[in-house]
Amino acid sequence: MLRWITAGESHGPALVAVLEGLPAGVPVTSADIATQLARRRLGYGRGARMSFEQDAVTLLGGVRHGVTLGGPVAVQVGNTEWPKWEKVMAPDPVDDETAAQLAASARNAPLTRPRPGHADLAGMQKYGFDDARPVLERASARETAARVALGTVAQHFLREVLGAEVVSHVVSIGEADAVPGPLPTPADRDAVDLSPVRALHPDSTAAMVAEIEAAKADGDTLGGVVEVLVYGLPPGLGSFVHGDRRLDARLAAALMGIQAIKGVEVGDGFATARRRGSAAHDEMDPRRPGVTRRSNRAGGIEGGMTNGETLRVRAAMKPISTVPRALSTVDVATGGPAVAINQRSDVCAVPAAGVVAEAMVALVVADAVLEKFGGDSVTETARNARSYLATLTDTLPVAADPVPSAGQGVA
Ligand SMILES: Cc1cc2nc3c(=O)[nH]c(=O)nc-3n(C[C@H](O)[C@H](O)[C@H](O)COP(=O)(O)O)c2cc1C
Ligand SMILES: C=C(O[C@@H]1CC(C(=O)O)=C[C@@H](OP(=O)(O)O)[C@H]1O)C(=O)O
Repeated sequence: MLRWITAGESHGPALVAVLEGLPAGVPVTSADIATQLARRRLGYGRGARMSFEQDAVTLLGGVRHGVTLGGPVAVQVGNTEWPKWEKVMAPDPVDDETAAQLAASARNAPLTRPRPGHADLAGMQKYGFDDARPVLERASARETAARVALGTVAQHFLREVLGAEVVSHVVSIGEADAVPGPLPTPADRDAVDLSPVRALHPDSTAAMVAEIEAAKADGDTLGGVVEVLVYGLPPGLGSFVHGDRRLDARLAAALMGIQAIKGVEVGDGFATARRRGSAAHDEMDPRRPGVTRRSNRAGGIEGGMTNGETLRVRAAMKPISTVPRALSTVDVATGGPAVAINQRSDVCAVPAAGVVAEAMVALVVADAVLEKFGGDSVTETARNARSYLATLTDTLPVAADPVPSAGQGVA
C-alpha cells in the first residue's frame, strides 16, 4: 500500500512530504522534482507571488544516488521567502522585543474579514481562532507543491514498471472551451506546457488568455476544468468488489482533495448521463490477440477497474476566492459588515491545478499498481505485471493500450 502525507504552512520555512510503500529501484532526482514544481508555478493568471518565490527541493530520505531504496521517500520544498516571514510564522515562542515588533507589523495584523469561498471563516470557527492567518496558512494551495513532489516519484514508478505516462491539459477556463481536437499524448507534453494556459490548440490558448484578461480587468477571478490522461495502463487496476476499492472512487477522492476542486468526471461523466445506452458505452471488436474498442467514453474505467484503454479523468476548479473586487463579508472583530481580504492573489490557477491533478492521479494509480502486482523492487513489480499480462487469453485485452505518438490522440 502506498501512503503519503504532507506538512507545512504557506509562509512557513518549508513543506515536507513523505511517500511510504514505494519499491526500491525507482530512478528519481531532486532535479526531476524541481522540473515538475516549476511546471506547477506556470500558467497565465497566476499572482505576483509565483514570480518572486522559489521552491527549493531537497531529498531528505529514501533515495540514494538517484534511485529509491524502498524506505519512505521524504522531500522538503523550501520557501525562499521564509526570511520575510521568519518572525510572523516562528514555530517557537518569540521574545518580548520580537513580540513588540510583531504587534506593530502590518504583516502580522489579524485577518478578521474572512473571504467567502475560502477556508477562513469555517476554519476560524472550527479551530477557535479570531484571526484567519492560522487557517489560510495550511488551507492554502501552496501545499500542492508537496503533492507534486511526491507525484513526480509516482510518475517515475509508473514509467519504470509499465511504461505508463501521465499527461494533463486544460479543457476550459471560465466560458472559454478548448477547441475540439485530438487529446494530447506524451509527445505533446512540451507543447501543452509551452501554452500559457496549458491547452494544446493555439486557438484554445488565445480564447482562454482573453477570458483571463477580461476577468482581471474587471477585478474578478476564474476557474475551469482540467483533464488528466494516463496512457499505458493494463486492465484490472482497482476492483468492483467494494466501493472504496473502485479506482474511479479513489481518483475522485484524490482529485476532490485538491484545493478548489468542486467536481470530478470519469470519461464522459455528466455527458454520459444524457445519452442513451447505445451511444454511451464503448463497443468492442476482436483484435488478434485481444479486443479493441471503438471509443473511450468510459475513460478507461469499467466496474471500478481499468479496462486497458487510456485513463481519462477531469476536475472542475471553482474561481479563486480572493476576489480583487472584494466580496461582502463580516468583520469578526466588530461583528459588522465589511469587505473580504483581497490582497494579491491568483486570477486563475487552472493550469497549475492540472499539474497538481497529474500528481494526484499518478499517486492513486501507483497505489493501485502496487496493490495488484506488489513487489519490493521495481524489477519484481515489473516481472509480476508482465506475468499477469501473459496470462490474459486472446479473448481479453492482452496488453495495455499502447502509448501513442504525437498526433495519434484518442478521439
Ligand atoms: C494551484 C492553486 C492555486 C490557488 N491559488 C489561490 C489564490 O491565489 N487565492 C485564493 O484565494 N485561492 C487560491 N486557490 C484556492 C484555495 O486554496 C481554495 O479555494 C481554499 O483552500 C478553499 O478550499 P475549497 O475551495 O476547496 O473550499 C488555489 C488553488 C490551487 C489548486
Ligand atoms: C503559494 C502558492 O499559491 C498560493 C495559494 C493561495 C491559496 O489561498 O490557496 C493563495 C496565494 O498565496 P498568497 O495569498 O500568499 O498570495 C497563492 O500564491 C503556490 O501555489 O505555491
